[in-house]
Amino acid sequence: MAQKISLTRYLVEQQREEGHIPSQLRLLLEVVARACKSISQAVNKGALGGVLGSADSENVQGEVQKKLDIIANEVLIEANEWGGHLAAMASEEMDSIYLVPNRYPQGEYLLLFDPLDGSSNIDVNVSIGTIFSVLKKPEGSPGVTEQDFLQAGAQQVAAGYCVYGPQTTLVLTVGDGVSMFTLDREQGSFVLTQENVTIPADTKEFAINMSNMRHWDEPVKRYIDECLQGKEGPRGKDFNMRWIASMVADVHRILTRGGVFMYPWDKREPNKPGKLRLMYEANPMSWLVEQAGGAATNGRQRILDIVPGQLHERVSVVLGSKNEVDRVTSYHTGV
Ligand SMILES: O=P(O)(O)OC[C@H]1O[C@](O)(COP(=O)(O)O)[C@@H](O)[C@@H]1O
Ligand SMILES: [Mg+2]
Ligand SMILES: [Mg+2]
Repeated sequence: MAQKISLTRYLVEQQREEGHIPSQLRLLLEVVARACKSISQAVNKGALGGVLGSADSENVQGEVQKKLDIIANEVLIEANEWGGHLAAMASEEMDSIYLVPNRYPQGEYLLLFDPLDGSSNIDVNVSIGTIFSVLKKPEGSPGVTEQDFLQAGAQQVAAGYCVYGPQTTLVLTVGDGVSMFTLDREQGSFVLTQENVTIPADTKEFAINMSNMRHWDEPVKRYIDECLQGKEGPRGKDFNMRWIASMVADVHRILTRGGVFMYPWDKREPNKPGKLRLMYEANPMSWLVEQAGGAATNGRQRILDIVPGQLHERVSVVLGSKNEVDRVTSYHTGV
């Protein structure tokens, strides 16, 4: 039987043999994986662990928090703050950045996360996940400020997510392709189950919340309309549709079998660039998708090139199979 490669061993080899990651980054990723393992355990207990339902609070974006949003946020902070590899953290669930307390050693990385993605699916036992992104603190800056976080996604040094579904799967890139690790509950460790994940350039599957159709912009309407016409339409093939309403699970499907995922700008709140968060959702997912051969734009521009103006910035998202993303983008830009 082929030897199982644990996440720890994989990361050590990335550090030692490939020279891709410094030891502090390796340690950081191991801690994030450990935190995901414990969030996975909480998710698994569900009603038995008292983790379902809403908390009596709202986050900075005015969204009602679920108990698990708060639990996952705390797990990630507590696991990471004392290890010495981080300078600060930022989360979808916190108003501003979280500085590593002075009593702990200070590191050089910045960790950003959506602790629990797909909150509306928690109580109905549908896949949810944790999304994370790692940046380097800019050199020469003394302390840490929010400004230090405002780096384009292209600056990420690691990105990934952990999906809590029928299996718990951690998906990671450090800029050298995408690897997947499945949680072996008996061993208590993540085991490498796929390397060099590749998204096919073409697809017959799209993911979008169709209930928003009447609010979309013309280029999105055109693209979906052409898909819906199927074999008889300009695309000459039938399309399938999926919408899980957990970005993490929708992107996992796309990394597994291809497809295009869209959460476009719409007319309901014209001043908001989109629903999804640039730094906690779009950037890490876009880097993973690009590393797997796919593409990610906001309809006009590569997402990884956007320089954020604020921590909780939102963005329009089109990502997945390259030829479809290029098509949607060309419908917006006219080229
Ligand atoms: O209900 P909608 O508008 O289709 O929203 C689904 C989208 O909202 C999100 O759930 C937002 O994530 P959070 O649960 O972290 O707020 C995305 O994962 C998903 O793509
Ligand atoms: Mg989310
Ligand atoms: Mg969330």
